[in-house]
Amino acid sequence: MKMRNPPVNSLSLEFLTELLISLEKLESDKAFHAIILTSDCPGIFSAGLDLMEMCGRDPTHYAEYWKAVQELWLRFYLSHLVVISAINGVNAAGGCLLALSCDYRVLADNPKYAMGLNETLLGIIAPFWFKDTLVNTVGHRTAERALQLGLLFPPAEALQVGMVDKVVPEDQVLSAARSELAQWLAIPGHARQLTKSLMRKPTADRLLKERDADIQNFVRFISRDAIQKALRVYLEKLKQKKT
Ligand SMILES: CCCCC/C=C\CCCC/C=C/C(=O)SCCNC(=O)CCNC(=O)[C@H](O)C(C)(C)COP(=O)(O)OP(=O)(O)OC[C@H]1O[C@@H](n2cnc3c(N)ncnc32)[C@H](O)[C@@H]1OP(=O)(O)O
Repeated sequence: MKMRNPPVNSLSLEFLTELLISLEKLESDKAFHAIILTSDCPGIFSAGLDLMEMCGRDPTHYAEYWKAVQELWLRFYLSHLVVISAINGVNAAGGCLLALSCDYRVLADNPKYAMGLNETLLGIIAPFWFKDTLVNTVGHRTAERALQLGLLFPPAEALQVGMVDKVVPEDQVLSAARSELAQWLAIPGHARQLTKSLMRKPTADRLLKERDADIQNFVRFISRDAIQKALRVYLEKLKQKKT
């Protein structure tokens, strides 16, 4: 699955919906057993959630958007398919969450390709299920520091803290993902799938039980004047970079 939403693969409502439909199609076709998730945007895996969806819109839109973000995470996190990410670019916040929801992560060795949950740098907060997904991957202490400081880890550090499983030269990222896949596909499917569910269901259940409350929290939080202002300032900084 090659993500293509130029220029930065931001996860707009439309793009989230496309990803969800593609995933559902693959999951319902018995011929498919695995996905390699990668990007078609040079140097960028994903810039995360689309800030334009969270800025200057009305509460109904925020609720619709957040429901789609929840849906995509639940679907990826609990997918019965083997999902491996071949991370071939910088990967921020919501994009990093997608990669963390995969079963295995290969990252291209380029110092520009940092990844992490950098929400605090924008003046916003990673929701509890983003946090839980990171804790499940790197452990509590590393996650606490990474989340508070909004750290984006370059490849060597991402590997060292366990945010990714392998770092390879840029031209080998897809072949490395394919080689890894062979090991996962050699395991009897039902045993692997049930084990994945055993490991992940408690984390997913937390959101499933509180989905509506989580949407309401998001809408309340993102609608605040101070948060809207912080997001506008951040977007402005991104644009000013060019001048
Ligand atoms: C108490 C209860 C709490 C409940 C929860 C509440 C809160 C909210 C949780 C929300 C969780 C949020 C998750 C997220 O994912 S937020 C997004 C975080 N993403 C980032 O910080 C990345 C921002 N982007 C960049 O750093 C760079 O763009 C880059 C990815 C490194 C690529 O750099 P470069 O190649 O130089 O491209 P440009 O910066 O020039 O960008 C090209 C155009 O794309 C626009 N852009 C970039 N990122 C985004 C984005 N995420 N959304 C929308 N648009 C984006 C950028 O402005 C440029 O636009 P222009 O061409 O019109 O100038």
